[in-house]
Amino acid sequence: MTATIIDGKAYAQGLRARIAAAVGTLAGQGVTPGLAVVIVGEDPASQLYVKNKARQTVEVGMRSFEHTLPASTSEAELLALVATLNADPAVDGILVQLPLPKQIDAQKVIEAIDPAKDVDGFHPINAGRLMTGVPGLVSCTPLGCLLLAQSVRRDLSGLNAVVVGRSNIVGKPMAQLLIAQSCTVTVAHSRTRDLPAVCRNADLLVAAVGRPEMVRGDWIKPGAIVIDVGINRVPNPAAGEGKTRVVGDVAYAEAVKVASAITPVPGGVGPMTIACLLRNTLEAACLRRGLTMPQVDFASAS
Ligand SMILES: Nc1nc2c(c(=O)[nH]1)N[C@@H](CN(C=O)c1ccc(C(=O)N[C@@H](CCC(=O)O)C(=O)O)cc1)CN2
Repeated sequence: MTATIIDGKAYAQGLRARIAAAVGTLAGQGVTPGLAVVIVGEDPASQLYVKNKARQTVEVGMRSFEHTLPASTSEAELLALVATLNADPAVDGILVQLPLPKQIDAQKVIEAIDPAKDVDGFHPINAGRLMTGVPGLVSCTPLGCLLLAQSVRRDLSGLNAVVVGRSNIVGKPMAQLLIAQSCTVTVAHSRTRDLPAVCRNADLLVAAVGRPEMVRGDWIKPGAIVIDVGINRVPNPAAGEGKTRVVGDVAYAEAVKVASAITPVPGGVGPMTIACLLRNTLEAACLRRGLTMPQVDFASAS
């Protein structure tokens, strides 16, 4: 078997086009959603993601507010900026790029963001809403993973889903989203006994461990849907000294021969993270103003 390659880049592009159309509808009502992105420090990967977020925000017709703070920024200074953004009526969504420098408690910052502007869906209020089935802002990466899985199989109900990774940002919300789709969900992690055997039980496998190519081809049930969240930079000596390449948490060349469908890295889940962020910003802009969210078709695969 050779798996269908789930093209996250194309899906995200289509989704952004539909978001842009919805933003156009809102503009007719005099509303332009605004997204504030805060970056602290000079991590090159974070700088790239923030640059892409700002560009794509403007491309869909929203306002982008970028705040670049030095790596020496104190927790109090960052919290003060968050308070200013909470109070700014032009800002509908606030995202503080992670990771943060070690002098700053990320959880404290997440909890300082107004839940109505928490377009990352990381605030405990939004996480709790997801857990209890109440509408709220949902973390972008898990939402993107769900949309990609549904692009190859609309109805996931009854599937055995295994999520490898238990982070607050991906693993836990992913599990909640899949429970809401009536999957039978197992959350596996570094202490899980016989992880390969657990993974082999998965009709739908989501790998979010942050370990390059940890999930091998023989861990995968023939015909499974595989969603790879990992973005790991590894040395690429073939391209020259000091060069790197990006690989996922799944050994792609092996897995593609066993799965029925798989997301590549790059070009799978990553682009969906930003598209879902824009979708959340649109939703936050509507909810804050008591407006009906313009219809955005999330099910179209492109
Ligand atoms: N506040 C947040 N911080 C971080 C999040 C997040 O959702 N909210 N997620 C990641 C980084 N991230 C978005 O912020 C992100 C990661 C990767 C991609 C992406 O498109 N990746 C490309 C590959 C890019 C590369 O070569 O490095 C792909 O997969 O095709 C987009 C967004 C951590 N921080």
